[in-house]
Amino acid sequence: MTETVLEATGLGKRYRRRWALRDCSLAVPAGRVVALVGPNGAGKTTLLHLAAGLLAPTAGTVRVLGSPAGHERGRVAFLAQDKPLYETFTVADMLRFGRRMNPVWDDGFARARLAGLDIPLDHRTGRLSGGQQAQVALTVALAKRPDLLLLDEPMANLDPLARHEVMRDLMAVVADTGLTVLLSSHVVSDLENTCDWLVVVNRGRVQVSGDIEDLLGAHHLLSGPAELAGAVASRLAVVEDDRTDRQATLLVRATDGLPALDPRWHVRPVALEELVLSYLRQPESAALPRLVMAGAAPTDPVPFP
Ligand SMILES: Nc1ncnc2c1ncn2[C@@H]1O[C@H](COP(=O)(O)OP(=O)(O)OP(=O)(O)O)[C@@H](O)[C@H]1O
Repeated sequence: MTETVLEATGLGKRYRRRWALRDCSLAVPAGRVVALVGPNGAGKTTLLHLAAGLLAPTAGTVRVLGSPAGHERGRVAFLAQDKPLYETFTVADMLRFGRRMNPVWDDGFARARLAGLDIPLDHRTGRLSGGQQAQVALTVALAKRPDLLLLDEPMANLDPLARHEVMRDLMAVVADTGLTVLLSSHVVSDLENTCDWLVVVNRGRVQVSGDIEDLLGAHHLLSGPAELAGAVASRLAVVEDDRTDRQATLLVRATDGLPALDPRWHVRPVALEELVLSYLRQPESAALPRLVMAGAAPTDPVPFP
């Protein structure tokens, strides 16, 4: 049985008259590493805060580990965008603080991890490099031994090498423990080889949610004569249609496999970044599996075709 770790149904959050997140329905299975991507102001942080139980929904529900967010039976660790380190604390102080604040705390793990990263315990966190600060904050979050780890742009301000190291270390922990990770980022290429589930948020709406391999398998880029485009659009879901007078480039979604097409079409697979960018450029397009929540009717205004 696949346990659902995070389940949102019609979830929305409004600040005054403006919706930061609206009509969000998704379900993330356990053990996944979820890439939460979207442009600035899309609603990523809002979704993470709702999942962490730090914000109350204006509409709908969000359940985490089987209970309403904030009341879950398992453990959730949330690492905020501005790293929650006290700059005057030494690294050792941060560990002591973590031990005192958390009913479950794996001090041996934290110390071993920091030693492996050559991060001295007696240094003030404010004096560490951005990469080291990110690693300390991640260590504190992981030492809580969470079932779900929520990371809001953990790699912001890190150089490419440090980003790679943080992701590699995170993946090692995931492989060891099987925890579920939901991490937001602007940099899709950082997530390409590490995440296996994609959630795209755009203008407060969830546009895409699904297994990355399935999504890449279901999408294709077709290029060919513009006069053939209409026939394709009548048979397949066209996510993006980029046309000149003579040439058309279509990103199509064919969940049940690509049907036989006119041989003048050139077909190639799509890369993750291309897929994300296409959806972001086309806010009206969506790829959301039909969600069937426990005890509820199927809810999804925009199912897979
Ligand atoms: N406390 C708040 N009060 C009013 N509006 C807010 C508040 N927090 C967020 N918003 C608004 O909600 C929308 C979504 O913001 P959110 O921070 O969730 O986006 P984001 O995708 O995390 O953006 P970024 O990538 O820039 O961090 C934005 O329009 C933002 O201005």
